[in-house]
Amino acid sequence: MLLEIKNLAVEVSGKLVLKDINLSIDEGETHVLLGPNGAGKSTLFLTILGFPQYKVVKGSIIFKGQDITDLTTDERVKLGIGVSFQNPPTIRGVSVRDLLKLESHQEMDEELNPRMKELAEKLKFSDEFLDRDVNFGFSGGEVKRSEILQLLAQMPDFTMFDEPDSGVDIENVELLSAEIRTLLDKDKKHAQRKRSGLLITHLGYILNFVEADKAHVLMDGEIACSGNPKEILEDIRKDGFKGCVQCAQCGSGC
Ligand SMILES: Nc1ncnc2c1ncn2[C@@H]1O[C@H](COP(=O)(O)OP(=O)(O)OP(=O)(O)O)[C@@H](O)[C@H]1O
Repeated sequence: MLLEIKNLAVEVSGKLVLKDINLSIDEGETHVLLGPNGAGKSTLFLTILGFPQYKVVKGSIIFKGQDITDLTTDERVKLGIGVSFQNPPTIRGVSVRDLLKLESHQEMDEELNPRMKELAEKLKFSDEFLDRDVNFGFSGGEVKRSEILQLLAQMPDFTMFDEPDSGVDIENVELLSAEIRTLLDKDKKHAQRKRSGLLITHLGYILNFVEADKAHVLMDGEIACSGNPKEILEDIRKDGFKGCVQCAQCGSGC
């Protein structure tokens, strides 16, 4: 198992946001996290990434067989965990180009390597754009494309995507999806996939381009049900999230 979350409870600013999360993601698998606003989806991501304000009060996070619950964010990133944020911070004084060099382990005085140059062009970033401060004055679509470009520099073994399709036009969703597929080894045969991921989506539009193996519905800090992504989305479209509460209360037989 690549990632195992066991009985995880998390407090943020003294509030218990995640209550008892159990989740396992195998090598080569892509899972989806669904759930109403405020259920705790982003909190789960930031806890996996090890942000200090997300306090684990119970349970553990195991990655590649190692207990990472007490590791720093930096240590987790080095182990191969990456994230594309919903609203990433602006970094004044640091250009996209410099951040890409840092993430792809290049020296600052070197030219950006040809692979990254090619990827930047593919994601529609001009040479001048790469000299802009990270996320400063970027449009919504530019922020999302820049997040994916940075992940391509890192090529993490496990990547979390927080609503990669929100606020993105159809052409950009297609462009981003192609690179998300690369990050998740989607263009390889199932048995040959090594990279894994967890995607937050509200409307499920991205799943038309990036297929997922399993979906989980997070409700009020707990996973209410798990199963086939298309079926679960269809159920939510028909009955809303209340159907997931019933599913959690009496199992799939009700
Ligand atoms: N730093 C914080 N301080 C106080 N409360 C917080 C903090 N971060 C998250 N919360 C609370 O935790 C709950 C879960 O928030 P979270 O952002 O994880 O939900 P979400 O499922 O990602 O929601 P959405 O779908 O709206 O993005 C919310 O009630 C939120 O207000």
